[in-house]
Amino acid sequence: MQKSPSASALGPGGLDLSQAFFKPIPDASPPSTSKGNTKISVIGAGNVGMAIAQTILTQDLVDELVLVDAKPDKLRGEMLDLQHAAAFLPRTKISASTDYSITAGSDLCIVTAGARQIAGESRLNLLQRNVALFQKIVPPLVQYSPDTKLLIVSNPVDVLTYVAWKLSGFPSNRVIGSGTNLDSSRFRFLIADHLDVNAQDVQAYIVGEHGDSSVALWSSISVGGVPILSFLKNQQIAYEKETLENIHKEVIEGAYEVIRLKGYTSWAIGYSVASLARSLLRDQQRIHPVSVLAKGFYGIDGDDLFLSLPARLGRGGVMGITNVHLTTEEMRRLQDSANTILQVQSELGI
Ligand SMILES: NC(=O)C1=CN([C@@H]2O[C@H](COP(=O)(O)OP(=O)(O)OC[C@H]3O[C@@H](n4cnc5c(N)ncnc54)[C@H](O)[C@@H]3O)[C@@H](O)[C@H]2O)C=CC1
Ligand SMILES: CC(=O)C(=O)O
Repeated sequence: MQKSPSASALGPGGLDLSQAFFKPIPDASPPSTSKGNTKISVIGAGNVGMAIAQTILTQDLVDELVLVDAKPDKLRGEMLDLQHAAAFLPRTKISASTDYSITAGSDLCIVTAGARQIAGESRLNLLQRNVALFQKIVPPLVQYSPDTKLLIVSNPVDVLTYVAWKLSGFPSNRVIGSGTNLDSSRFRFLIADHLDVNAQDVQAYIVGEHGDSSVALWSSISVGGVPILSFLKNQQIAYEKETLENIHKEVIEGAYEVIRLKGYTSWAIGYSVASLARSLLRDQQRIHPVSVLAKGFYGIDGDDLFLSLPARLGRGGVMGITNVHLTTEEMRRLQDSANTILQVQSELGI
């Protein structure tokens, strides 16, 4: 029987508000109806892969967690170390192998394998090394889990998400990059710190490239439901544009600083990706800024490219892109960010 739209989805005059709020994904495949055991495979058991694995375990997100890495001893060591925590964790089957057949039937494959930046190095510099790895990693994931969703974390994440999409042949709603979900968390932390409020009450998005050309959407920031820029204007509180730019600069510099201090970033990306896994596997329909096929949204036309936009995530993957109002300047910066990604992508020859 055809399901009628819920009353709450209908606005005045029978308008379907959900349709107005989100633009649909053109090539979306229907969500898997499987409600059985949930299985996540994490490819790459390094700093990032293990931070993600441990956050997923503590948050009780899956029945089965699989680790894959190219280094068998390191992999077995990490698996045993997590298994030895069984008495303190929700029951989860943890296994590991260098053989991709272990990933068969995964609901979600999270790819973190690959080279990482050294201090001062840009994410975009990692491209050629990590594309070569993806050519070995993506085909077996697709072979063993043809219905899975791919969640890419390795850098440069936007271009590698495009590479994974091309290599997989999946519809774009099932290929997602962790994108600026992490940058937005850094942004929310800094704004919360300035205002002395809880970061969870700050609604703020960074979009575009996960990297130096990212775009802060100042015009849509709200704290506890109060739109910040119009509040400052209404209260005639003067603020320097430079102050805002400095907060965004601090977001961009944040990763470089952590890498300079401890060699890599791990905890925040672990929580960021676990939040995405929850929305995807538990069908939360939450809105996250993640790397998606951007063609056709926000005036980005022409070539296929992935960059972060606020996207609604559920069991089917990307369910729609939010229609946030962008100022002319934000639109221009988003286009510049898209051009930065396209320039790097043009070197790929894929
Ligand atoms: N998107 C984001 O927000 C973030 C992305 N990253 C990126 O995540 C990636 C991983 O970073 P880390 O974990 O710190 O590096 P890491 O060096 O600690 O770990 C990388 C792992 O990949 C494994 N690996 C290499 N080739 C493989 C293959 N063919 N198959 C399976 N595993 C393979 C290595 O053995 C190693 O264990 C980097 O590209 C880094 O830039 C890191 C933080 C945030
Ligand atoms: C390394 C990286 O991409 C980050 O922490 O943002």
